[in-house]
Amino acid sequence: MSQTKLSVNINKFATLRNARGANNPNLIQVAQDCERFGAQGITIHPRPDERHIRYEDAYELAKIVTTEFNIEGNPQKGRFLEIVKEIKPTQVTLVPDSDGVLTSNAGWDTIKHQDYLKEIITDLKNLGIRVSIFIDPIDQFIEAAATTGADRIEFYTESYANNFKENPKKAIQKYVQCAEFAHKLGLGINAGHDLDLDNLNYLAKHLPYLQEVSIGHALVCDALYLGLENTIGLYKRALKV
Ligand SMILES: CC(=O)[C@@H](O)[C@H](O)COP(=O)(O)O
Ligand SMILES: NCC(=O)COP(=O)(O)O
Repeated sequence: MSQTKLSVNINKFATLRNARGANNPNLIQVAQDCERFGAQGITIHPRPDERHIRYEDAYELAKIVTTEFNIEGNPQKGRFLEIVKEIKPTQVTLVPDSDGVLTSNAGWDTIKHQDYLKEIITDLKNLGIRVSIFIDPIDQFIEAAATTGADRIEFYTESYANNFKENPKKAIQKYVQCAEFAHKLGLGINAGHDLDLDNLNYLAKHLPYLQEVSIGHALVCDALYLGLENTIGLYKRALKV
């Protein structure tokens, strides 16, 4: 199987930019440099409060991203659905974030929201957009994800990351079982949230059919010490299995 792709989530560069109200770091330059340094995709997660990525950023980035452009967010909130339908990025990742959350903290209940997801996913796929849905490793939600028409699922990997140090094999077990099940149902597999240089190589080695990881917070923190080019190289190396 081909190597898992690295999509760099640049939210936290926007956090730093917004802290002073000007345009440093310049998000366009950051995205272009991430791609030049080896990123195989750029991910953004515009939230309704625009705490980091602003809706305008999405339009400007769409003009320059040459790898894969992945826009994550809750289709029920803010201008998310409007902008992704206009931009038509490579991929949209649907995330069921509630207002005011510190960060994404749950996957979809694809049974409860089955009809809604089917409708949204059909519309987005009709626009030529690949659709992924953020999900926990729970069998019945994986099964229902397949009937929504989603192209891929994105495993919410906070639980893996939290349990990795204590017992890697146990931390990944449910994800492996769900990945096998999802593959049998014809779903592609992405993963993201709290992945870092400690836990990424083990995930890449043991999670079957993993096509893409989107990584932001830890990567940006590492880049503050190690430099962005070096850090992207280290994350790409961790994905070589
Ligand atoms: C869905 C997901 O895990 C990422 O989009 C993550 O939520 C990043 O969002 P923040 O950068 O706002 O934490
Ligand atoms: N989908 C996960 C993502 O884009 C980045 O999550 P994190 O690495 O910032 O936790």
